[in-house]
Amino acid sequence: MSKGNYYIPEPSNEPVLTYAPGTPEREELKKAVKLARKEERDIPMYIGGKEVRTGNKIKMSPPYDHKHVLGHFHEGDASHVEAAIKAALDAKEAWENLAWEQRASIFLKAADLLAGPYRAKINAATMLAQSKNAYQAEIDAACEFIDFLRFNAAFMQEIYMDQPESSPGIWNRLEYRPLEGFVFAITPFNFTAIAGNLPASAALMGNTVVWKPNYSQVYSAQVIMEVFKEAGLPDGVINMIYVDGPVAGDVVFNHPDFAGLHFTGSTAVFKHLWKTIGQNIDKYRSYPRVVGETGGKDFVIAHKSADPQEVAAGLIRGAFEFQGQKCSAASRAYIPSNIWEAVKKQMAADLKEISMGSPEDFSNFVNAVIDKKSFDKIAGYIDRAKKDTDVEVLFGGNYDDSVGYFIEPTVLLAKDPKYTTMCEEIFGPVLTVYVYDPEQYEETLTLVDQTSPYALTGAVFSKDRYAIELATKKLRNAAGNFYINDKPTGAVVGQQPFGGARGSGTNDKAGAGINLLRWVSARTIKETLVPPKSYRYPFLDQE
Ligand SMILES: NC(=O)c1ccc[n+]([C@@H]2O[C@H](COP(=O)([O-])OP(=O)(O)OC[C@H]3O[C@@H](n4cnc5c(N)ncnc54)[C@H](O)[C@@H]3O)[C@@H](O)[C@H]2O)c1
Ligand SMILES: N[C@@H](CCC=O)C(=O)O
Repeated sequence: MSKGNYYIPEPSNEPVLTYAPGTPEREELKKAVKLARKEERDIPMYIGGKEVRTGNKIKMSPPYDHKHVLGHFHEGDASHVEAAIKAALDAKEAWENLAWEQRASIFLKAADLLAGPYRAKINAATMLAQSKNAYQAEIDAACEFIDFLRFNAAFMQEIYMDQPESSPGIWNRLEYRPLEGFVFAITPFNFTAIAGNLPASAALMGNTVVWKPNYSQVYSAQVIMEVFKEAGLPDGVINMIYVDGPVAGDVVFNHPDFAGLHFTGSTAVFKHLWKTIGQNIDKYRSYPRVVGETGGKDFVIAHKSADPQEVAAGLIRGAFEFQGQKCSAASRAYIPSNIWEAVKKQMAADLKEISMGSPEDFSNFVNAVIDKKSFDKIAGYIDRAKKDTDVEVLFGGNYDDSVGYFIEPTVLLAKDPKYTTMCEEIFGPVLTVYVYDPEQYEETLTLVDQTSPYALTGAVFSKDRYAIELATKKLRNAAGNFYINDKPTGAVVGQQPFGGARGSGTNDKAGAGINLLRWVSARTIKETLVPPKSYRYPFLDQE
């Protein structure tokens, strides 16, 4: 059959809907939330296209209303991990031989389903299960996820089009083969888009996948599987299992066909997985691709020339949107003393206005943190700060888990720039501020660079171009995503490829071609058009 050279439609970012009063999207989302709250979902695993129910049911509840039951999911064991691997390997040959435009079309259809008929459903699921307000759900579960799917299809095409030079008489080609074996995707609770993207990006490049979501995200993960199925994803290409991490890891990391890990989550877990893979290296057919985006201790540094209102707005949104549970969240700030009083005053006014509560009430900016374990960990940091003499609780500091896991947006003022909360990832609504001497800007940049093992995101606020240039240079390795006069969160696919280095991960930039390259193994093909018929060099014949 003759074919043309096909081109993926030029992607552009999905517009963010406002959910303002009176808009149709607000009404639709409210209805979807109400409906989801009423029905008790019974969520199976998906292995080889089959729904698998084990009877070992785990309860799902909204973090902001933990007595309410959203439904149950069926937990599996090692046998389900084995079954998921087998299903992925069985589906592999047909999937990797399917024409690339057919694979792309499935994921482009999934994007359109999310943009249209599934938008309210996936946003509602993300609000209920992960406790995001409507805006935070929209930028994640709808827009970022849609963008991942559409942009990745275009990046895949760019990769395939990247071909080598050919001298006269030969034709060189690069074939971007999927990895030999299966890919294991392990995803975090905090972004529905990341959960969907990690298995989908590897599958788009022709791999088959075993996907283990975080238990706190299973509720919205199931909607992702529904969308993929409706989009026509063949059985066995993505197999979703709910199995305890170490149990799943024990089967996967001992399997000879394990070909790649696509991980997002905490640094400690990733390091543990990397070590396990390293120890098992002789068991594998190939060197597995290990991609991990992990924790952060993201900074904001203001220069003495910065506008205090802009700094305060960047800090409030950067630190407290989604309760600080973004890997990119501003969690340590360095403010020069000449603008500190003005920044503090603005933050005090903003924090007074911010309301906290259920995301079902759209007027709440801050909602609950994900679960009891996280609540206790964050409360522990706040309690210690209340006692420690090196730090003062400036704003917030209260918490209450009687109805949901609510923690007030909290600002600590550290006397010691290396106080614990300036160094460790808390993953909650806690920002620590250190006030510095405005004449010590360069020394403070060194402090920023050397304070934490992470290097994910960071921001500088300044009106002085020399100060911006200095920060950009001195903090070159302190953040994989560096922002000038902006908060350090909210990267947009296709605009700010996302990822960090040092303790923050392998920096394989989600939402970029760099990431997709990790899911292929290129084969170089050289074809000589008219092969020589003699071994002799031409000059030998001239003697
Ligand atoms: N850099 C990024 O792009 C990025 C994005 C989102 C989240 N994060 C990070 O993720 C963390 C929050 O997410 P989380 O609480 O879901 O992280 P987590 O590390 O607790 O869990 C991540 C995933 O790993 C699984 N897991 C845990 N132990 C395992 C084991 N021994 N073997 C196999 N799997 C195991 C979990 O079940 C989950 O699916 C934060 O540290 C945050 O900074 C990073
Ligand atoms: N990409 C998101 C963060 C993802 C991590 O949690 C941002 O840029 O805020």
